[in-house]
Amino acid sequence: MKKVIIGDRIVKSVGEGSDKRNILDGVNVEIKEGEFVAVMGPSGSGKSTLMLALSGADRIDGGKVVFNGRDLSSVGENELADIRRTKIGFVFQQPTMLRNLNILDNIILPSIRDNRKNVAKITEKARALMKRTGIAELEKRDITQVSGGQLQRAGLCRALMNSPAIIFGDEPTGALNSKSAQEIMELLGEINTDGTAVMLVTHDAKVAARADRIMFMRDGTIVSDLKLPRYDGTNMNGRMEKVSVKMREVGI
Ligand SMILES: Nc1ncnc2c1ncn2[C@@H]1O[C@H](COP(=O)(O)OP(=O)(O)OP(=O)(O)O)[C@@H](O)[C@H]1O
Repeated sequence: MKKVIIGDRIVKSVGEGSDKRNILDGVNVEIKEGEFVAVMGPSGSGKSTLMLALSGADRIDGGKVVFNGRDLSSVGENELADIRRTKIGFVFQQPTMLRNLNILDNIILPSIRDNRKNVAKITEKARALMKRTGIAELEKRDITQVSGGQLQRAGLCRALMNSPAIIFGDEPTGALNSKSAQEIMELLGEINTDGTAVMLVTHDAKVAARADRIMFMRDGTIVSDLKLPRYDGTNMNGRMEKVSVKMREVGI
């Protein structure tokens, strides 16, 4: 299967002189088209840093990241920003949205910035996504007038506006109650089934258990990899048990 992202001996360092240290220390990663990958590891092990490196949001200090066949280190700032805007979706624990815009306008804003001519088409797509994620009736609401789960759905709509090849999520369910978290995971699962690769950073075994593969990090390296059968809606308890056993094994 085609690879969406290849990370080859990625090094990211911080600090200067004798304080310099590698927070990513030669990480190798491959994410295939349509794959669902989770990243787990203790706090400070480098999960978010890895996500930022793979998504081209952060420059790396060694190795390379290849996205859809393009080596990101050879890509200029403008093209890199373009790839991030049009090929990659992000969802974070708390979606950053503008307070003076309603939900619909927040969803369409990044796409309109790129393409002012097609506002009608962009709005149509946003409405279709809002319908799909169950927030169609909230388009005129202010971002302070919706629940955390509804706001996260809006964040998901915004991430999907450009039909990205991959969605990166950093604890996307971390601030939600368990029902909303489950609903967001179901939506991410559907999006993945439709062919979008998903990479989630999470501390939650239940979230990770939905993945095809879990990478376990420690001190800036991947120390273990757990493959699970493709999720078909069954045996969640068995999957979670496998994740928990592995977490204990790698000391999380
Ligand atoms: N800009 C920076 N300058 C210095 N140190 C940094 C910087 N960014 C991250 N770090 C350090 O790099 C390490 C990895 O951070 P990172 O946020 O990737 O960890 P994480 O596994 O995502 O943690 P958490 O689970 O707590 O979110 C940590 O020790 C962190 O303090």
